[in-house]
Amino acid sequence: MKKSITLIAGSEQTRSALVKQLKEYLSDRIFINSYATEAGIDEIIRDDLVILSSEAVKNDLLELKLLDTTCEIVTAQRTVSYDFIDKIVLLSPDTEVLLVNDDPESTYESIEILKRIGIDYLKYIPYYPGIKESFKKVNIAITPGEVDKVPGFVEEIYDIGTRIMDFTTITKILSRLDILNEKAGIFSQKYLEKIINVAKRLAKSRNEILELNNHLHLVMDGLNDGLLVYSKNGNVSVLNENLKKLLKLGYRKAIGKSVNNVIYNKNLLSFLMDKNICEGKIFNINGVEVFVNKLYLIQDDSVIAVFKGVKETIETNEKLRRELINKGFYAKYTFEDIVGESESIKRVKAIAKKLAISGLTILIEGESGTGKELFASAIHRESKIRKGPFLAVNFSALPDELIESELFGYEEGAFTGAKKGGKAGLFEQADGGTIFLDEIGDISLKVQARLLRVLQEKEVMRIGGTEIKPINVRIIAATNKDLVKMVREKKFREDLYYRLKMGYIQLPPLRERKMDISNLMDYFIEVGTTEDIKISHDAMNQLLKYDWHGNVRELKNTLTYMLAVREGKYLTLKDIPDKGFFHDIIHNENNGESKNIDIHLNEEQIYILQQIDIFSRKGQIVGREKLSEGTIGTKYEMTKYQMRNRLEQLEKMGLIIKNKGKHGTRLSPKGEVLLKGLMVHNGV
Ligand SMILES: Nc1ncnc2c1ncn2[C@@H]1O[C@H](COP(=O)(O)OP(=O)(O)OP(=O)(O)O)[C@@H](O)[C@H]1O
Repeated sequence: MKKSITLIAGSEQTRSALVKQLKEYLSDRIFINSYATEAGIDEIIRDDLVILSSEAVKNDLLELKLLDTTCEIVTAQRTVSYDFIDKIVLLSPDTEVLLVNDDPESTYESIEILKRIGIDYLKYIPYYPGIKESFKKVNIAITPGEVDKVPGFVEEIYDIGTRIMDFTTITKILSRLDILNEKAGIFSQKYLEKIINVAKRLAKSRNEILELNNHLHLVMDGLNDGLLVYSKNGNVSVLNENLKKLLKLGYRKAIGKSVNNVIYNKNLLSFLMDKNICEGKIFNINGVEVFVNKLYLIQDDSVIAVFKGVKETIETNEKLRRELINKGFYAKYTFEDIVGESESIKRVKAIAKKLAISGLTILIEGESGTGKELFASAIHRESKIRKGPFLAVNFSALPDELIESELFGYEEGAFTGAKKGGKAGLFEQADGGTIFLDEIGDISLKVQARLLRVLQEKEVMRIGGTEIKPINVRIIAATNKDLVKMVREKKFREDLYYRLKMGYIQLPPLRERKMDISNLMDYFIEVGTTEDIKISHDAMNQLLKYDWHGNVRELKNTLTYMLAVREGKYLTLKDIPDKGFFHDIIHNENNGESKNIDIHLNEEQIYILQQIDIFSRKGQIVGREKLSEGTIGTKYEMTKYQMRNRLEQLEKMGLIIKNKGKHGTRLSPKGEVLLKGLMVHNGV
């Protein structure tokens, strides 16, 4: 026999939605009657099964005595329809929305349902016709099919459709009609289908969003400008690649962080966070001058900061830097790269920083390897002309004629071999920057005179030229020689000495600040290897015993050696090089003989000294015959008579001791010191 059921809803809209839902699960064998109370009911409702859309409808019917309570009655539990759920799940967390329904109960119930099914991250504001309480006027509304009740100020309406009967209600109905078993399969399949469809739609929208996002990023990264978007409390939501480069953020995450975690420039920070500043400004960010503009997005209370032309500026800067690096015109080190916690180095650093800003000409004195070049570079980087070039010239490496032409340049035809069109000297090239004159004690009196002119007049004239060019170059000079002694001996011009020594820095030798050794070792390990290498106590104690006459450079060389020969992750005693490696041992053996032997040898003389050294070490007797034989086939080939002359010269210089007979010729202590020094300097 055909069964019959009756469904009663409050409104016509709900009635039709629930009938539609029932028809999905019930076959034609079941006849469905339906009513809406708003249209009025004039007969007592009785049927095989009566379904009421809500408790409110039930109460109405009972009050009007229109319900036969002896029949089977199911009062529906309602939920939101999955068909519309994806519309709202993409709203961002904390979005304020008006939840609009026809009366207070159904409004609060809808909010509860949405929260229960997981959409609990929105800020719901209840709204229904005739609401008495005050409510916030936001421009988004969600309504379960009550679009006509949404107030006029709302701009975006999400209609999630009339609430339908939930899973348990449908099961109850099927069971009361005795068709649950028969319909269970199709029922769960339909439910699943709906959920899968929602998931599919969500995945599609997610993909679309991701695509859009990628596209947006491409556009943002392709811009010439740097872009930063942040909320009024400083939370970053967009920071494009250009800006990342400018801020040197590397792989650090910026999105979601606070602005002050990505921008350290205090002026820029206060510019960004101060609502009262509207006009754009120029900032110097990591050495790059950039114009920054702000735009307020009133809609979502956030700010867009545009860093104008960043990409182009960074590219030009990088190109310039590359060119400078290629030419060696770039100051590599800053004060941060100068390691040392000893009082003496800290004091020198503090003075150097002050002198850096002063713009004065500076003379740096210090033994070889104490970091004179390092300081010169750091001073330049700290100075007001840090953006200008930094040129380092080492006089000890250049012959006198070359020094002149390199420093001051020359005009075409100034001398044989002079380039066509002439050449700008280093002073001209360093214009607007710093020139570092290393080993200033090595320049001839002639070059000293020319240099003095540059210092006094602040202008240069090329060799063979007539035109005088004004130049604006800061000079930092360095020496490991005793310039005062040289002035006394008339080897260095007194006027030049005082011109150079406007600012003065004396670098302490490493043996006077041994507490820095450990920090320096750690630093060199850190920059020298990516591995986690430690140094044993014994080894460190041993290293602290040395006098380090080659200073930091010698320490660095020693560490490089130890890293090369080490076996594990520990540098140990056995990794420390043999005595011969160290400068100080030579000094000790030499009984404190002059710390700098001022002798210049040619290649041939050095070769002879080396040969004598090699033979003596093997315990062989060295004479002029043996030495001349040894030169056969080398570029120093010479007869024994020629060799005798050379040996006589070396003897006069006090570098060898010539003995007759079984002792033969050997190096003097001075010769040994000189040779070892040369070998250490050449990295042998
Ligand atoms: N305090 C320091 N911290 C880190 N590295 C240092 C320090 N001092 C010196 N060095 C390193 O030691 C080496 C020698 O330094 P630098 O060339 O500046 O010495 P120098 O006094 O100019 O030597 P020379 O007189 O022989 O030219 C460099 O590799 C430098 O980087």
